[in-house]
Amino acid sequence: MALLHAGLRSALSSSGCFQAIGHGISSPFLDQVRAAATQFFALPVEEKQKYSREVHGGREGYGNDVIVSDKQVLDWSYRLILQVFPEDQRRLDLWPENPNDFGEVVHEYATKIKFMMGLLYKAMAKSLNLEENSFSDQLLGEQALMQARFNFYPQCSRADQVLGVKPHTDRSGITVLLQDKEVEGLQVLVDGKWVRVPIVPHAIVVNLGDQMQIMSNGIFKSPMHRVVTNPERMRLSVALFNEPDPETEIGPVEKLIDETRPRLYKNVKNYGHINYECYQRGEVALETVKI
Ligand SMILES: O=C(O)CCC(=O)C(=O)O
Ligand SMILES: [Fe+2]
Repeated sequence: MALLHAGLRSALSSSGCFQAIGHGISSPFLDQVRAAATQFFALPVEEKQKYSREVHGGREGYGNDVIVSDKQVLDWSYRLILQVFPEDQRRLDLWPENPNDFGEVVHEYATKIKFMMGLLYKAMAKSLNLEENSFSDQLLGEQALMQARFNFYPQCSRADQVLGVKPHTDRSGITVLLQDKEVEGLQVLVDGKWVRVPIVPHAIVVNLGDQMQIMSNGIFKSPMHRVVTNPERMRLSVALFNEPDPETEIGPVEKLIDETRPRLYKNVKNYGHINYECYQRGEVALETVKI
């Protein structure tokens, strides 16, 4: 266990991400999740438009990038965004009915991943010699949010010039990402260089988000990452983002603040909103909550 915690701490303080194996979720089930997403994106446009963000308003649903400025460079991707937890906040009118097991599969997958996130938060706390609930109490409480983002990247003839997703950090506590089984695309910035995240069979990518960087007082890193496009093949990924409910205040855990490591961040509520406002103004959200 000590070795595991040391490894976790070192991965999260350097690259901010790792690939989890031995997570207990079977490969056939992961394939079912990919298949549900693939089948949805393969539907005719008119069918997908029924779930369109533009038709229904708000940030959930199907569509491309939200356009916030004329200077914005758009991502080469289609997305379906759904709030999965808390369950009573689901906008079921936006949940695809086709394939007909879509809702069931997503519910089961998100439930399993939520459990895994709980274990991860505990292991992360222990790796820093903290009480095991130091992160999960705030990040994974009853009303914690879990958003699912299904990403579909069509093939792109100008792959050398066009990105599937622009460089960004996730606003979450942690993000769990199921990659395409055959087509790579995700890259993480490590020491100023873009490093590709390889496809590891059965593995799930765990990416630290800004809110864990804040809570760990900067010890853990929320990595800058991007997605490149592919000239020949489309790519699919399924990301689950966990964050606290907007009313819960988060901030650096007291035990991680001392003379050698002064408090780096203010306490904040609703970081998701701060992050979105910053994105619209072209600012880096984490910078604005620094002390
Ligand atoms: O498609 C991927 O591999 C990553 C997507 C991503 O970074 C995101 O949705 O925030
Ligand atoms: Fe991301």
